[in-house]
Amino acid sequence: MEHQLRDSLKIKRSSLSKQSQAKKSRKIVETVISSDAYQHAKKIGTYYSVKGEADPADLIKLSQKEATNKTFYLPVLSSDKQQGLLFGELTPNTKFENNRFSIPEPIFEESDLISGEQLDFVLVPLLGFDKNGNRLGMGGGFYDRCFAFKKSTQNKTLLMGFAYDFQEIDELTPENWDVRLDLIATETQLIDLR
Ligand SMILES: Nc1nc2c(c(=O)[nH]1)N(C=O)[C@@H](CNc1ccc(C(=O)N[C@@H](CCC(=O)O)C(=O)O)cc1)CN2
Ligand SMILES: Nc1ncnc2c1ncn2[C@@H]1O[C@H](COP(=O)(O)OP(=O)(O)OP(=O)(O)O)[C@@H](O)[C@H]1O
Repeated sequence: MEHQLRDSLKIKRSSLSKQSQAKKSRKIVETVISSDAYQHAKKIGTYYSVKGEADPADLIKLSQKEATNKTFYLPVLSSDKQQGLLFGELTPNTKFENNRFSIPEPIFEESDLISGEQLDFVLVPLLGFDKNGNRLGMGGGFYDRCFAFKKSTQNKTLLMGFAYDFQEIDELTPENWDVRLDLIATETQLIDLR
């Protein structure tokens, strides 16, 4: 069931033209910028878009122009499976290397990476989402592991799904390890579940 849903969402996502991907992504970025959660955030996790994923890259361009005191971080697969992901700071000098899923990630010593808890705000890639903030991801459980602390502690890290409208699906049945999104940005809506 979930397997079929994942496959059909992957096909939809990757069959977008480059043009409509760029146009939609720009609108989603505008939604993100309009949110107070983003405005107040200093340390921001984002991701390197692949395979037709909605692309948050313009957010960095727009923010850097305004010389705001925001710092952006990209995910790096942790060598510790339980931890899932760590984050490395994005600077003009950052070098990249493809990880085992062929997603470019910044090259860092693991000791220079930070954990998800240290971020204020994170844009989360996804295949599908529902109105309750449940997320269908790539199936690696990376974000669930990295942000599992949100289930037990009061932490200010906010998770925002960055998604195309067509990725909204009927209610997903969450598993007990799933970490819910606090917010979702699409081309036409800002969903706030806090
Ligand atoms: N751009 C981006 N970066 C990201 C994620 C993401 O979804 N998008 N992740 C979100 O978690 C993490 C990587 N997770 C991933 C999990 C599975 C696959 C994947 O392609 N799986 C293959 C089959 C599995 C395999 O090769 O072992 C597939 O689905 O075909 C890719 C990324 C961290 N970085
Ligand atoms: N906190 C956790 N501790 C241990 N295992 C976990 C945890 N969270 C998720 N997992 C494991 O990860 C696997 C994948 O989970 P799931 O299908 O929810 O991933 P996903 O959210 O779609 O993936 P991703 O975050 O990588 O996009 C599950 O089989 C689950 O057992």
